[in-house]
Amino acid sequence: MVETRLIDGKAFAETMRARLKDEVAAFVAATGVTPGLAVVLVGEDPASAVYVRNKGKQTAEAGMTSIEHKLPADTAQDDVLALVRALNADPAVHGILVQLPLPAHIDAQAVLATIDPAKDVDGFHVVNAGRLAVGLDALAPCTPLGCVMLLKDTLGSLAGLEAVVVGRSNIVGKPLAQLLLREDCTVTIAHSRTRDLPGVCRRADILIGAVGRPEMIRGDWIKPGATVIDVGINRVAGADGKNRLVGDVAFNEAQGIAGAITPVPGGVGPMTIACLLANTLTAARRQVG
Ligand SMILES: Nc1nc2c(c(=O)[nH]1)N[C@@H](CN(C=O)c1ccc(C(=O)N[C@@H](CCC(=O)O)C(=O)O)cc1)CN2
Ligand SMILES: [Mg+2]
Repeated sequence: MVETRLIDGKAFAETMRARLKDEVAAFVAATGVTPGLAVVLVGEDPASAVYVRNKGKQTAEAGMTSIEHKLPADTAQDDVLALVRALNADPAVHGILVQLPLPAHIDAQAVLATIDPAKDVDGFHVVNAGRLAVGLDALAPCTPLGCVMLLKDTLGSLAGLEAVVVGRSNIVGKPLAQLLLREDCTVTIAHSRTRDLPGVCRRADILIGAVGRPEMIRGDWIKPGATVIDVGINRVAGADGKNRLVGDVAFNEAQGIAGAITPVPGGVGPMTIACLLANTLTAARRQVG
């Protein structure tokens, strides 16, 4: 039985946002330019609306300009593309983010491909994905960046550690694997078709759940002492009939086995927006510098 340490992403993100606020103030004083982040929301997905509201609020709190574009769910793809092109051309906008998921009639890849890679603060454009993969400076996706920051804060150097990422999405699994490679981890990406998934997970010094399946990763899949990062945010009905949030890892079962674990909520989630603010300042520095 090991004592499982809780990784407090909420507190880490708060500290990071306070530091960013000072860095933004110094940038504004030095350049006379206020970094601007434009967020595009298409449709009325309630969770997306909350994330967009929080992004706007935290952008303003950090001393940057928040520009929100809320479009109806039936907006034509061409109109979304036209808005993105206008934001690309707007010198007051240093970062552009299109909230995902988009309504089904819109080709998300076409929209992401239209964002100027220099303003792509989500790091989803193929130019940024490619730059990350070949080891060039890139705007990297926010959730994976947040995971690596929490890991380095918990473990120090990650070099030589065996990392297993469960999930192969473009927004978390694949870029996270690239970032962990940069830290000299030995990286495995596992997924729904992986043979003996529990056995693969048991090899991990660092185990990351990013599949979007509530509590799929069980306690006995975790190597004793491993550091567990739970990216899942799943809404499930509780015994009282109310919805509650759970991760991709069976949190209670991990107690006494994992060396450290992120909770859901309060783990990786808050890091996503803190890293978005950091990417926006980075993008502004590159455009203004
Ligand atoms: N364009 C993007 N779309 C989406 C991204 C993204 O990074 N870029 N990620 C997710 C949603 N997301 C930000 O957009 C996000 C998700 C969760 C949180 C967060 O703070 N979660 C809290 C719980 C909040 C809740 O009650 O739902 C936590 O984990 O503590 C922030 C941002 C998909 N779309
Ligand atoms: Mg689609």
